[in-house]
This record gives sequence, C-alpha cells and structure tokens, in this order.
Amino acid sequence: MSEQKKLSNVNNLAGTIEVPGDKSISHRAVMFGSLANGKTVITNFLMGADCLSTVDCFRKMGVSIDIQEGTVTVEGKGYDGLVEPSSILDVGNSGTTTRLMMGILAGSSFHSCIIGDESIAKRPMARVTKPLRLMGAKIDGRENGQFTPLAIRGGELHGIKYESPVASAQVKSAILLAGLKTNQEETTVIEPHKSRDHTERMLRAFGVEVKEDEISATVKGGQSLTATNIFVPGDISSAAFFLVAGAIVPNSEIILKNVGINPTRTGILDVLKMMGASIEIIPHKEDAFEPIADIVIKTSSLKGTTISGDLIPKLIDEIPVIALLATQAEGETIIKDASELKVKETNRIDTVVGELSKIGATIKGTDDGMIITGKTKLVGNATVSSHGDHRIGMMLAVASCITQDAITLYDAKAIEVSYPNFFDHLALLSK
Ligand SMILES: O=C(O)C1=C[C@@H](OP(=O)(O)O)[C@@H](O)[C@H](O)C1
Ligand SMILES: C=C(OP(=O)(O)O)C(=O)O
Repeated sequence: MSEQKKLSNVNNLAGTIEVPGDKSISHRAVMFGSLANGKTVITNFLMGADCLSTVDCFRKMGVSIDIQEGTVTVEGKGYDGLVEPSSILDVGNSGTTTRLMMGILAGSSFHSCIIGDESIAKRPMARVTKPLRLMGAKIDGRENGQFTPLAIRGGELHGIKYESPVASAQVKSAILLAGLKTNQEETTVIEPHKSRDHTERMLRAFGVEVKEDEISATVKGGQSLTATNIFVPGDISSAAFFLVAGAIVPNSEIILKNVGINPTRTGILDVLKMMGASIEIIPHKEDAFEPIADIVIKTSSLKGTTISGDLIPKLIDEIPVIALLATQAEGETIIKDASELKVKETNRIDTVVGELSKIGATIKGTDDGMIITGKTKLVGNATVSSHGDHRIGMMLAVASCITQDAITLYDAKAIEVSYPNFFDHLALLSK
C-alpha cells in the first residue's frame, strides 16, 4: 500500500472553496474535441489522474492536446482523423475512459488494445461489448470480452435500438458515440432510469442533433462534430464531500462556488434536503450548456431517510459519503436499488461498510445497498484504507474531521484520481 496519512478531528470548517472541474464533463470535452473538426479550448479542466488517462489515450491516436494550467487545447481532425495507436491504450483507473472510448473505437476502422489497472480489470465490460458487437464491432477480451485487456477492430456499424439493463451513462454514451458512425441509421438507447446526460448536452454543443425523452436518447449516424469551447463546471461529486463535512462538523459554514447542478446529478442535494440539512443553492443566471450554482452549507441537525429508485443514478458516486452523513442523522437511513455500487472502483457496499464499521458506525450491508443507524459517535483510533478507491479515501478523510481520536488512512494517494487538491481544501477550511 502506498502513502498513509494521520488525520485528526477539526474544531470547525469555514470558508469558501471552488472544487475542481467535473470529471464526467472533462473526459467528454477531450474526447469530443478529439472527434471534432477544429480547435476546442477547455477551461477549468480537471487535472485528475482519470482525465489525464483520457488525454494520454487520445494523444496516442494522433490528436494534438496541449495542457497549460487547467486549460486544455485539443486540435481535432474529425472522427476519421484518429489514427491507429502504435501502443496499448492505458486507461489507468478510469471506467469512463474505458467505456466511452470503446464506443469511439468501435466506430474507428483500425485495431486497438485497452488495458487498465487492477481495479479496471475487475469491472464489467460486457455491458458495452454486447451492444457494440450488435452494431457490428469486433471486440475480443478476457473471458470473451467481459473484462480488460480488450482488443477492438471497428468499422462500418449498424444502428440499434438497445434496451440497457442498467442505468449507466457510460453504456449509453458508448452506444451513442458508436451510433455516429452508422450510415444515416438511427441508434437509440433506452434505460431503466435516466442516467446523467452530459453526453447528450455536449454533443449538441458540438453541433450534433440528439433526440431525448425521459429514458431514451437517439442519434442519427453520419453527423460530424464541430469544435467549440467548453467551460467545465465544478464537480458536484467532489463538492459532495464538503457538503457532508459542512453538515456534520460542528459550528461550520462552507461556501462552494461554481458547482455544476445538472438535474441528473443533484441527488445529493435532494438527500441533504430530505435529511433536514441547512443548505442554500444560489443558481447562476447565465448558464452555458450545463447549469451552475453556488452552494452554502451549515452545520445541521439531521434525520434518517430512504434513498432508492430514480434517485440512485443521480447520486451513485456520492453514496459512500452519504453513508457517513447518515451516521450523524437520527434514526435509520436505508439505501436500496444500488447494486451498481458493487462494480465501481471497489465493491463500495463492502468497502463503505467495512471501513465505517472500524470507526464505530452502526452500518450493515444489504444485497443492493446498506442500512445505517444514527446518530453515532465515531471513535477513530483505527487504521482505515481507501482500498485504492478515491471516493472511499475522501469519505474517510471527512469522517476523520469528527472522530474522537485520530485515524490513519492508507492509500490516500488514490484521491488524486478525481480531486488532486482535496487535502489543501480541507486544510484551508479547518484553519
Ligand atoms: O458517464 C460518466 O461520466 C459516469 C457515469 C457513472 O458510471 P455508470 O455509467 O457506470 O453508472 C459514474 O459512476 C461515473 O463516475 C462517471
Ligand atoms: C465510478 C467512478 O468513476 P469511473 O467509472 O470513471 O471509474 C467514480 O468516479 O466514482
């Protein structure tokens, strides 16, 4: 295990921060800029390890990508301008890079190989391999294309109408991106619940027509992307750690500036309200293609709630820190319909329950979620681990703000995947 950090409780958290750019939007901006004709300038790009993996992969496919202090300039030569990579495309720890790029590679008539880290090797890829094969792509991989390493040879594709068994923006996006490479045919993805719609919004910003309803999205093949400039809003999934910290640490008030509040991502705000948190959302007037707000959170008196159904895809990455929030709420919080947690960077039901139990939480895993009973005093005096999962690492660092005794966090380095300056922000607010 790499780096360990000793973390002690804090008296209060106060001040203003701007969380880094949204991870989902940063990935897409580099990818779509690479597929577009012309120069795309991306500002407030997330310089996290996952998005840098995306940059690295597209550079290997011949795209010129320049990075200067959070501004990324992509010189796209069109979808057909991508060239066969001469080495393996390494996605690191990033599921988004893997799955969206599979869709793009399915529409590219060359050979390519994808590998990633140990965590990526365990994550299910059949959910993407299957529809892309139906469209005509040749994909091979470990256990018949279920896992990385993967080898892809794309080419002429057919449109499909695909009913995805999971609500997953990664699956939806992969299919829509491949769908751009059919000969004028329509490709539709239907989901059990609506997943985040950043792909649909950003494709439109790049001049592509996308039809959408409550649970489906459709593109017609043959459309090309035209370069545009993209401002990346702050990541609500990163803001979530400080929203929870502000609510559970005594005498706190945190202002979070420029947070993306796309309605397919704001489940954490709904949950904070349902639990009685003292939260104010101040939307910005002029929105680009994604809405933005400043958010103020104060120490709150919280009550348990039930989180399920349509709400789950709107907060899937926030569940680890919501579990921590629930330890500080009176009564029971039930999280269900969230079996997707098992196939993230770690099995997040097991890692959340295991690590929070070590510091005194009353929490039990279920087949599709967890049940937390509060309010409990978190004791600390324990060694906990991120298990290489950035969101588990940050959740535990927030927990340490209220533990009675210090905790030691192993593998804190994983946090660089999505929030490289997380500990700087924590230090700034606890001064
Ligand atoms: O499309 C995206 O950018 C993402 C979609 C979600 O995954 P799924 O598509 O697997 O639900 C989310 O958990 C991930 O962090 C980012
Ligand atoms: C699940 C996540 O990301 P990805 O799927 O891109 O690895 C996440 O950031 O929590």
